[in-house]
Amino acid sequence: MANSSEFNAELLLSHKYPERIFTYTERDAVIYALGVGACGRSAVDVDELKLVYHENGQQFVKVLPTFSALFSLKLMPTGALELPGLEYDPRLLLHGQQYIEIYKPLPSNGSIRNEVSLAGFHDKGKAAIAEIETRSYEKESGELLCMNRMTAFLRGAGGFSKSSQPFSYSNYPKNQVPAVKIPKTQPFKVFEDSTQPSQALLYRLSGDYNPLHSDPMVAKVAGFSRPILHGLCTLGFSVRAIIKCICRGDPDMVKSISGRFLLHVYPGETLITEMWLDSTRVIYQAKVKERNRTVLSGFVDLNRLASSL
Ligand SMILES: CCC/C=C/C(=O)SCCNC(=O)CCNC(=O)[C@H](O)C(C)(C)COP(=O)([O-])OP(=O)([O-])OC[C@H]1O[C@@H](n2cnc3c(N)ncnc32)[C@H](O)[C@@H]1OP(=O)([O-])[O-]
Repeated sequence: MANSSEFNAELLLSHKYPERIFTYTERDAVIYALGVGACGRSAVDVDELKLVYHENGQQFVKVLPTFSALFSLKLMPTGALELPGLEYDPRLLLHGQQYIEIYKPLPSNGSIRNEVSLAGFHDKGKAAIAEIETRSYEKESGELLCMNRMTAFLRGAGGFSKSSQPFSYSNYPKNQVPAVKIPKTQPFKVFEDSTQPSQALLYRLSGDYNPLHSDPMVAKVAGFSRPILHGLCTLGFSVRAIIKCICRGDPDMVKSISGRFLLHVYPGETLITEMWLDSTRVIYQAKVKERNRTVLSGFVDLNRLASSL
């Protein structure tokens, strides 16, 4: 547990993160789609072939909205997060939540300018929570494409507050917080998908090389029996399931995405995504079939509903 003398709030809150440029090609978008399981059940999947191939002569591949979470990857090249003013062990860092807003369909290639800032920081006693926001602009047009807010759960780094009131800072609206109430009714749709034992090894080629997902020794130090799946890979599987089952395969229908990682997933496990429709909001949760445990829950807001629903 961190102690209060090791924490410097002023240093942390005044820290300026440098702008980051993220450049990608269609090949990156396709490798990402394969990494989150696109066409994993069928290589001619009518809803997903467009994500990995120029189907029917289409000019560009379609890009999944969760691909935008990669734009800020350079922020943590080895899995550590720059948090001046706080001492913490990066090996104990877990991805806690992800919130995404999409303002324009993602292009199949491009150069993206990313403005990064600290959106929140909280003392939870046994852990600290850091929320990092990335606003991503198309470099050429200057247009705002999307916003990602990533929550890192820093195990063992809490308990640093100087007053009896736990330190808590955030600068965004409360309705963007991903805690959702899962309905008691039967889900509207359910989608089952297998991750492969090699899933994290494939997903990491999208640029997240944190050894927690590939190195057995690093995974052990972090408290796991073997390397675990990237949280964003699990989120990618669930959002892809929602696009398939509710958006009839059209990724451009997604307006915003929210997810909280509740438990780790081991590559090779089966993910069952359950979905409930509430107007244009899809509430979802993902379970690991083998352990019957919920690993992710959240919501996806859509621009509209598919006419055939
Ligand atoms: C980051 C980039 C690097 C990527 C790495 C990965 O992909 S790693 C792979 C992907 N990631 C994973 O595999 C991680 C999977 N998730 C887990 O293992 C666990 O959920 C946990 C260890 C994150 C927290 O469990 P726990 O039993 O220690 O927590 P608790 O229930 O006792 O609550 C304590 C406080 O924290 C709050 N809070 C709770 N959960 C979250 C959350 N997710 N998020 C945010 N906040 C959360 C909760 O509201 C409460 O605050 P309150 O209400 O008192 O003010």
